[in-house]
Amino acid sequence: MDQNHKPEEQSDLFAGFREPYKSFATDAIHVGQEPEQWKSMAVVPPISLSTTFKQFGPGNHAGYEYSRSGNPTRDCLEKAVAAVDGAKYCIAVASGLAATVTITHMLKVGDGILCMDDVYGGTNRYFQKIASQTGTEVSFADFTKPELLKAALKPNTKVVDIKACSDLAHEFNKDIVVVVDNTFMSAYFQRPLAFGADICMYSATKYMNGHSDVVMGLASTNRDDLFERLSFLQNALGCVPSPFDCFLCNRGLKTLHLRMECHFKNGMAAAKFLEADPRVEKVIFPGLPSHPQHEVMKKQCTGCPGMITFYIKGKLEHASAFLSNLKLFAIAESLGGYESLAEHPAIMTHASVPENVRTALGISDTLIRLSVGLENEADIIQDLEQALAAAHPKKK
Ligand SMILES: Cc1ncc(COP(=O)(O)O)c(C=O)c1O
Ligand SMILES: N[C@@H](CC[Se]C[C@H](N)C(=O)O)C(=O)O
Repeated sequence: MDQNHKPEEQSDLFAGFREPYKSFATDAIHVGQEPEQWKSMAVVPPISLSTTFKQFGPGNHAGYEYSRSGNPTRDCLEKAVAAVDGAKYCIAVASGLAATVTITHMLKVGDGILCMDDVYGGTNRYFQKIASQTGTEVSFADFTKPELLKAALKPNTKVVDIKACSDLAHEFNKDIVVVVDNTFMSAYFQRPLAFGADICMYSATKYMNGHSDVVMGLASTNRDDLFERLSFLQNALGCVPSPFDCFLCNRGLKTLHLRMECHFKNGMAAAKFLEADPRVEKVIFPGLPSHPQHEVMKKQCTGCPGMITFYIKGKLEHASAFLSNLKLFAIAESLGGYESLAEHPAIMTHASVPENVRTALGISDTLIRLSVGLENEADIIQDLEQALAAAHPKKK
């Protein structure tokens, strides 16, 4: 944590949130990493680049046959992620979207997906432009209001996308597979499987790896039947990550708990600063009491990540001026890395969402998204302050 961070402030920050999951850090650091599994007794899992593995005789092998089907470095990562998700199993795939695609391949023609309306733009694009063209019925609803979810459930609904609705979905039909995209929360702040979800998936490109140097997806489950199908699809579709990326993500996971706590601290400081600023119209940060799901978050999560959206006063030109004048924050897509990033969702990450849907979701010209990183808190605030001043210069 920040050197200037006092323990009392730390406990205030987490007041009312769930307790961290027991032995989270120990599991992230040790599960699946046992040196005894290697002849060399390597403490850090080696990067196993071999694409193929020698067999004692045809079909008689030491657990690996071909690297798409199974890889020792990937195994280490999958075991560690399963442990931090409170899951029995995990599969690693080539990207977050590959995780969505792989999960969607569990469906048959005619099955339905009911998805949270406010999802990542690329998930919306995949469901609307690809999955719905190949025989899957896709609809969207606002799951923050359970009555809207209930009204939208259909007999053919097989996949929904939010944890808070697991009970409702399973009551409607126990065969519905509830999938939570836990990318923004990370395993440290939210364990969807503990709340009844069937699959917890990630774009590991974000917080789980946390260093903005790997594109990867993960999906965890406790259900034997779902794991059997997912691992079949992992091999049969072939969207696998490279061993080198598995090594990096496995390494990133070891500091997830430390990173998330600092993201929360810095995010809260930035959100409070923005909320008090007259040049800002509105701040959306679930760690603040002003957020409509603040109480739900405290009940279900162990903390809040560093993702903030806010509306700057004015028009597109003010949002553009703010973004162009940032010095510490880079204008870039993506999130969850150690470095602070800022972006304009309507022009960047959510450009693929149809304009009328963007308008309905409030993704307007003045909406700005921040991924608050791990830099010093004072430097982050100073950068926001000077960029707001540049966007709204004082009249002389
Ligand atoms: C919430 C969320 N889910 C899924 C994805 C897709 O992940 P990836 O870029 O790793 O394919 C992203 C970002 O791209 C995301 O932000
Ligand atoms: N999930 C990331 C990635 C953003 Se969009 C990437 C690309 N332009 C696309 O359209 O697929 C985020 O920043 O939210």
